[in-house]
Amino acid sequence: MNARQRTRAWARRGAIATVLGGVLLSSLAVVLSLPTWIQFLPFGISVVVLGLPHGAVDHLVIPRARGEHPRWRSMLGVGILYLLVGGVYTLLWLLEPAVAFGAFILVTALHWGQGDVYALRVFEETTHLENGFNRAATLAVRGSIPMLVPLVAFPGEYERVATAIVGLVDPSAVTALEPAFTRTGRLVVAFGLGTLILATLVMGFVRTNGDRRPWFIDAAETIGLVGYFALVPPILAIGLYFCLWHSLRHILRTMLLDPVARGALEDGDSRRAWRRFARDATPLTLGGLAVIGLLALALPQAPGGLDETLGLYLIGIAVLTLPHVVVVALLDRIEGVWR
Ligand SMILES: CC1=C(/C=C/C(C)=C/C=C/C(C)=C/C=O)C(C)(C)CCC1
Ligand SMILES: [Fe+2]
Repeated sequence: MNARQRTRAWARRGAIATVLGGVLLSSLAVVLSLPTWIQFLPFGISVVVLGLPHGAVDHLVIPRARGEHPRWRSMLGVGILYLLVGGVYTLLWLLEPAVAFGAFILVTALHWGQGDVYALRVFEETTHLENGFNRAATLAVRGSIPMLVPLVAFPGEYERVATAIVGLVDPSAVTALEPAFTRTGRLVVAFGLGTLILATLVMGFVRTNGDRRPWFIDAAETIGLVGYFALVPPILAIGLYFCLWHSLRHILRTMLLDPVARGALEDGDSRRAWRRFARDATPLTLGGLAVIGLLALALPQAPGGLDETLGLYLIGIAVLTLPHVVVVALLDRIEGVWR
């Protein structure tokens, strides 16, 4: 197995672990009436494992994708990008939290869709995404599923978390989000998303070229994800997906870009590749934690309870994700994911 095939194997394991883990854990939680804090565990773990660390090598990936050694100049560039984009977005959170929340859902969808288009094209070597329109539709499908299926399936919980997030800044701003949680709102979302998914899969099938297997993988993942987010309560479902699906896939991508980690994968020594990643990601994972600490000080209210602590963490993730999306978009360009 070469390095790329190894990343594909890991990505597939992560996908299965996400769906099976979520379905098993949530069933077990009901059968054994486990306490609700269990649902917050994946997000808790994501602070140090997979989740936050997946973006903590952003300062290294662009030079590596260009076949260069990371130098101070490029790292400083990424630092300034984070400061500027993250800083402006923090201000938006403090001034217009409902708008910032809506933007967060949109950016998350864009970013998670962007990650899956890469995985499909590079790990799975799809032939049905050669066309730009198919790629854009697939991005929309893969990104919308984690953000919209929970809204349709678990509106109460979705609204509760949204309220906790926005309420950390301004409890009265929450009313702006209400239309999304009405019956009509959810019907429109369900119908729109269903149509988009069907049309995208059919368009993909028509474009398959020779081997149909990658298309079947795409379709199975898509349908699996819809079922997963429809059945598993959202905090657990999104937390697990964030770690074992999105972050894992991105980390595997960064391993392919790093000559040392890639060499280790090539030798079949995944453990060495993971050690190398952990070393690279540790300093700025701590940096990310510091950002969340500073954010806690900037908020008008200190978070109390699980929902509000998750809310603080999510605002932190939001602020760190926006510049991360820019880095990944640059990476996509360098690697020709959209060519
Ligand atoms: C947990 C949760 C929510 C939002 C999670 C989001 C938006 C996470 C984004 C994570 C990112 C961007 C990670 C970086 O890759 C909702 C939908 C508000 C309500 C249900 C519970
Ligand atoms: Fe990411």
